[in-house]
Amino acid sequence: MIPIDGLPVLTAAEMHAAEQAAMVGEVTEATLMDRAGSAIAQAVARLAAGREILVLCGPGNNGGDGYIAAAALKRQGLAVRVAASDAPRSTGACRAAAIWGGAVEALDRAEPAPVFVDAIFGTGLSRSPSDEIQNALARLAEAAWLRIAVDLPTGVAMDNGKALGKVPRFDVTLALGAVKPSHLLQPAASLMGQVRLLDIGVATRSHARTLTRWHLPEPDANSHKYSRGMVAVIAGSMSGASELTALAALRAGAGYVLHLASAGVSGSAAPHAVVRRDYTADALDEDRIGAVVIGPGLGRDADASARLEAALSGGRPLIIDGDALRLVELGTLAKHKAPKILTPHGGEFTHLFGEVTDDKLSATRRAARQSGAVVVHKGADTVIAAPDGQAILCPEASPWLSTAGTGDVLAGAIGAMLAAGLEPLAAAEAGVWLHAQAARRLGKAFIADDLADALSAVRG
Ligand SMILES: NC(=O)C1=CN([C@@H]2O[C@H](COP(=O)(O)OP(=O)(O)OC[C@H]3O[C@@H](n4cnc5c(N)ncnc54)[C@H](O)[C@@H]3O)[C@@H](O)[C@H]2O)[C@@H](O)CC1
Ligand SMILES: Nc1ncnc2c1ncn2[C@@H]1O[C@H](COP(=O)(O)OP(=O)(O)O)[C@@H](O)[C@H]1O
Ligand SMILES: [K+]
Repeated sequence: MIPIDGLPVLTAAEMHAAEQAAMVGEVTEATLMDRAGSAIAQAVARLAAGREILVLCGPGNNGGDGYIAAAALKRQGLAVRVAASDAPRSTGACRAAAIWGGAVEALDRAEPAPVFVDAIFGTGLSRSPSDEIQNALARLAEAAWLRIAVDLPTGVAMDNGKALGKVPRFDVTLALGAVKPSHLLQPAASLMGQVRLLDIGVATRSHARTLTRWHLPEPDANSHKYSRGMVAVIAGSMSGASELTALAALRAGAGYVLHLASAGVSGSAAPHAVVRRDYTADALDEDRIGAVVIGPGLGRDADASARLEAALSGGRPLIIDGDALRLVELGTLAKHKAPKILTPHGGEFTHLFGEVTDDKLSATRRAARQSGAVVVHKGADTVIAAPDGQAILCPEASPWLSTAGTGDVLAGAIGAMLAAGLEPLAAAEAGVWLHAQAARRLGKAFIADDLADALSAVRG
């Protein structure tokens, strides 16, 4: 059971191609199914800790994996029963059911067991499961002590995070061979419990992967405040938001943070480590500025537009967030040649790029290509994409992030990473990782100010 940080994420088409490529020489579909079945059995035996196990098997290869796993669990002397939604249909499932060879209960009459293993449908799901299957899943899941899904919970589509019908909540999902988009995309991701990968010897390559920490810049003996990274935050009508961004940039590790606000607006808030200057048209004429953040608390008036225009033509690496995402036009983004990162939440994304009609991964990739920017499409399933098609899917950090100002903190954290010299995609990933870790560490009912402060602690 492998933790999924930093692993490739494969769509249905990519997974199919990877499986085909793996089937050479002695390796057949049956080999892969045997590997999957025995890896599932090993994981289930460990998690069940001696409790009785009920495996629900479907008619296809997901069911085949279930039969092989049940046979292996039985050989280990564990108490295991099998129930089926249908007779086995695929060649793999027929062979696997024969290997099980034991009793098969009817789904609607199966008695619950403390450990419930769902091997009804996996990546082959093409429509909503029947009511009979949905009801049986709900009944058996409800009565179980531990719920384990094989590959994907039955009822979850593979690529778009959609639940086709009623899907119970699982405690553990065992992804076979590769992580798939629905393991991370909402609402499906919330139903999975812990997602763990089982290796079945299929080589996986993809331009998408899951979030991990590997790019946090560290100072060394030669570092000074400017080499650590100078971030300029352009403020507007609501300076509380931009103050949060400035604080977060410092706490994430920037060496120097400049808060640029209209005369009389800036200068009151802590901490003193933020350098406050009045915003002027030439405020960005400072070569040492490594990243400019514009948008948090900017407002949408004429001043805000002028500041955005100046930031776009200033040519410094840029993070465009909040109000600036409502003011910017996709056409004018191209004018800005330096690296840029857009950080829209769902509403801002729709405003700029239109409604997501397919799935969040594809839509974010398209947006990155269209804008020439790295796009951090925020939410409980944040997706980061670069114009070249690389993408990073992020597991849910904490639902307590749904409070005002946490996005301002994220913009500051990403600003610090960009100013430290990371490439835009790496800067976005590092900022999102830090932000998520800080949220997890804080637990419940934190506020955005706590989140900014906690960034220092999670740098550790
Ligand atoms: N292809 C391979 O090489 C491997 C596949 N493996 C397993 O195979 C699974 C995919 O197997 P399948 O492609 O057979 O698909 P599934 O076992 O997920 O689904 C079985 C079949 O049921 C039918 N079906 C789809 N939705 C339905 C619905 N709502 N109601 C009734 N019938 C429905 C479809 O014809 C589908 O092919 C993976 O999730 C994984 O568990 C593993 O054994 C490892 C190797
Ligand atoms: N339910 C949730 N679960 C996990 N993360 C969330 C959730 N809701 C919001 N977030 C995260 O919290 C932050 C909110 O950003 P945003 O919507 O811009 O807020 P604000 O503009 O108030 O700062 C983003 O990083 C987003 O990914
Ligand atoms: K399943």
